[in-house]
Amino acid sequence: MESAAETAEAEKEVAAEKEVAAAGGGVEDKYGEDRATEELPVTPWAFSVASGYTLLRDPHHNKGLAFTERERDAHYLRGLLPPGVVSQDLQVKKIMHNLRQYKVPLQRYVAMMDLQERNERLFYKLLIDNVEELLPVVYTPTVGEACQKYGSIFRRPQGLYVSLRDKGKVIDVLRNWPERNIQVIVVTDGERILGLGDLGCQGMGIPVGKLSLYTALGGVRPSACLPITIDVGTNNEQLLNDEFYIGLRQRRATGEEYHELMEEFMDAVKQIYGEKVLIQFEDFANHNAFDLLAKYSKSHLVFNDDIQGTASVVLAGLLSSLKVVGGTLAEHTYLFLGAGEAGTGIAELIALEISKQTNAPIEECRKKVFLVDSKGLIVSSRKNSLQPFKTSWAHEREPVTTLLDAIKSIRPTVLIGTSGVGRAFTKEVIEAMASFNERPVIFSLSNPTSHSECTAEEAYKWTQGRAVFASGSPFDPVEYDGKIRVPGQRQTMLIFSLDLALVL
Ligand SMILES: NC(=O)C1=CN([C@@H]2O[C@H](COP(=O)(O)OP(=O)(O)OC[C@H]3O[C@@H](n4cnc5c(N)ncnc54)[C@H](OP(=O)(O)O)[C@@H]3O)[C@@H](O)[C@H]2O)C=CC1
Ligand SMILES: CC(=O)C(=O)O
Ligand SMILES: [Mg+2]
Repeated sequence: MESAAETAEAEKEVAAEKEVAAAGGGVEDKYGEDRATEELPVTPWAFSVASGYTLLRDPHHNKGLAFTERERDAHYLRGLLPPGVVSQDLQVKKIMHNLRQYKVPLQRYVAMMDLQERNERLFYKLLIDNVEELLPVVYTPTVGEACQKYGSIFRRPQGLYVSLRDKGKVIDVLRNWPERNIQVIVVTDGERILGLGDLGCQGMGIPVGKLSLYTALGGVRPSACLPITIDVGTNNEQLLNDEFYIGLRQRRATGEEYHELMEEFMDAVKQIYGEKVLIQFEDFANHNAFDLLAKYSKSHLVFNDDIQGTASVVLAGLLSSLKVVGGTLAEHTYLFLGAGEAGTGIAELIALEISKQTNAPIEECRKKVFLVDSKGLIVSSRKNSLQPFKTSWAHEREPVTTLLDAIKSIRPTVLIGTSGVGRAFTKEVIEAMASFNERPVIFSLSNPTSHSECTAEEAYKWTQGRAVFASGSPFDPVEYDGKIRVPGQRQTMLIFSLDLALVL
């Protein structure tokens, strides 16, 4: 029997350990995911409870050196760890120190992925505590390079791969995923990865990265998130000839073959995870993206981040910009370079909002918005050859082939880049915007950084510091004329976190 003094001593130890765990815990265990590491009775013979050696290799429950003395006893960890107990805060400090030693961004990415596969709690604590520094590592721009080199850096598989080979048994593939209580799926077919084009199966970095933002910024528990890549082949010759390529080595399936696989996948998702699972389409090429969204919004809870997420975040950015440049949404004129998912998605939401604010018919409101694609300004004389999602933007105007000429003829107050074409906002383009706007609004949204239509520095320098600038990938603050200007980042991740503040 324990004496009263021993009992009091044991209680003190439990309280102290709870304090250490709380202080170093960071991420609140709202969903009871941490239960394997709490003082619940552990049955070492039970198959489903990770303990001992297995627990240290279970990323969902592993805490590494942060396991307390009591946890080490309770979970058969004695001897499997060096004796030192290190708080989670100290673990974060050490890893940040190590990450900062890497000069190559991709090395940081690989180190972050290793951590996610080793100690998920620490990964999210690190990400949440150092969000500004680490977002460019787990997401754009570094994730773009990671996808390009995914075959070479691939260590442990992340997410779920559904390929053409699985036709007829997609449901069995989904059943192989260990979690059942899924709330969000981010799915890509890898055909338009950021502005980098077709990266086939290697696009997996995108759903994995986006879902880590769902958790870090939106608070969705990691086990409720499922990243999926649909592999229907790739038309990227370089990948097809790359010995390290990890996907199907064939050209992309199209038409019926493609849609049959998508249909089977969408049915299987609903069957296994129910009606309420959110399916986020990400980085599909526009010839599939609009159709998939239209088709499945009737039967599933779907969201296309590139069309809808971008539109919401950019509209929020524009509303914030108005506080600086003045006027209402309806009093501005908008010109886009790029008339795909992002461009037409944003354009439509601007028109809808103007219509809501002014009670004018949407067709009238669309006349405030102009789009340039790879063939020039979208005008009515091109109507017969336009893709369906562009036709409502075909205004009665003379054809114009270059962006500069479109700017001169339309005199927009807002210029938005959604073309995926790096440095398309040349000095002449930005100077033209600055020649008739006191505060030109310039959003250069294409990702990754190398595909941004201009840099923050260029936008400020070529407008003598007058531009109201935001980008898709982050840029460092710029000093111009003795003043520090902090560019905004218009990223759809802000939609997940519902943090729509524009930093000006
Ligand atoms: N910041 C953010 O949150 C987001 C950023 N993006 C970025 O936006 C970019 C575009 O994405 P998305 O809209 O989905 O892609 P799409 O492929 O759907 O659209 C690209 C558009 O750019 C046009 N384009 C291509 N080259 C040129 C050129 N040389 N001159 C003029 N127009 C050109 C295309 O013209 P055509 O139609 O004639 O082929 C097309 O209209 C990507 O870089 C992506 O990373 C996307 C979503 C969110
Ligand atoms: C941010 C994003 O979704 C994209 O660039 O595709
Ligand atoms: Mg995207």
